[in-house]
Amino acid sequence: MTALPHPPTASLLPHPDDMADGRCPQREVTLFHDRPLLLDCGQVLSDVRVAYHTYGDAREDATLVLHALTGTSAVHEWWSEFLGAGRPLDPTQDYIVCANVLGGCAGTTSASELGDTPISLPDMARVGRALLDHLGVRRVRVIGSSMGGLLAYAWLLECPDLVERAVIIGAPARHSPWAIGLNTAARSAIRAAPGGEGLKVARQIAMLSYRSHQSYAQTQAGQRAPGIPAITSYLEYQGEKLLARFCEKTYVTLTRAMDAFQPTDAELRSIRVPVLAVGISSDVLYPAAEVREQAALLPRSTYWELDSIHGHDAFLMDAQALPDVVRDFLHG
Ligand SMILES: CC(=O)SCCNC(=O)CCNC(=O)[C@H](O)C(C)(C)COP(=O)(O)OP(=O)(O)OC[C@H]1O[C@@H](n2cnc3c(N)ncnc32)[C@H](O)[C@@H]1OP(=O)(O)O
Ligand SMILES: N[C@@H](CCO)C(=O)O
Repeated sequence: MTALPHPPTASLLPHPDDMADGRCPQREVTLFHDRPLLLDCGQVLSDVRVAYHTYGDAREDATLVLHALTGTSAVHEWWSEFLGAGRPLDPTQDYIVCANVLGGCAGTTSASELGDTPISLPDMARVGRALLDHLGVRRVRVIGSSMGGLLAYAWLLECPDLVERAVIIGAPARHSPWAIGLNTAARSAIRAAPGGEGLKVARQIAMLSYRSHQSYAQTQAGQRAPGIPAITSYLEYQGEKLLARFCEKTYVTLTRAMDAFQPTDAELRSIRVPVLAVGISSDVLYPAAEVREQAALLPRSTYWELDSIHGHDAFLMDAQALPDVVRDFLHG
């Protein structure tokens, strides 16, 4: 079921802080005020706050960006190679929307506010749909990477009437035992050491899956200080960095939602729109072969592989020709 919110509680009037490059500052709207959102778990949720960014002039067709697990709606902060004039996300030509996910910790109704209510990736898509309705968007091109790629599959299944094509980068259609296992270990760490230490360990586990043997051999060989391997201090630092900007409840809620998303082959075969699936040659979290094989179930999918030693995070740190490939697919 898709519940559409009427009326939203925020205004679409031009904002005094709109920036010259087409970027708007983060905005918030409260949706599902009159009609609550029916969650997959069977509970209903009213007054869902959604924090989002837009780039470019508002119009009825848009490109929707779906962020990764610890990403945010501030695309300009983490994907500058993809955003800008002449790039795949071009605010001079296109209306670009990115919302912080339900259950996140960047402004949208958070995991802490949800309490023990479990949420699903389709629930997140329904919230996103309500935001698009609020913004007056009727058709979208969807682009998602990592968790955002899994969420793109949820959009394709949940909102086939809205999505005209999709780009899915570094993501399978469903979590493997390996991916669920990594998340299980991360959640176990959080449960064993609540209050911050567990989240740091969770990030360390995740950072090992986001890069590769070769990547760390190149970037973290040797010692940081006498007796301290570089990789040890790197992982400790990454744990501290995540603790400073993220929330353990969100980590648990979002990883559970990712693990629970298990569309069947039949559902994947029902997806009718063109999809570009991008695998990353050295990705140990979501191996390229898995990305390719699952995307091949879609009747109109194209596969492209990013050849990088840097593993899963290559979409953020070693994109090479990927922006051109994505631009050609989205707008070609
Ligand atoms: C699609 C999405 O939504 S993704 C969302 C985007 N995600 C984010 O912005 C947050 C997540 N960030 C990341 O995943 C990473 O920062 C990336 C992939 C964006 C960039 O990776 P990298 O360029 O390798 O930088 P990374 O953050 O891994 O490491 C560099 C940092 O580690 C430090 N560092 C490097 N080696 C060591 C070491 N051996 N010991 C201690 N610190 C170290 C550097 O000084 C640097 O510190 P700084 O962040 O304070 O400047
Ligand atoms: N490194 C990114 C991708 C993880 O899938 C993040 O932290 O969100």
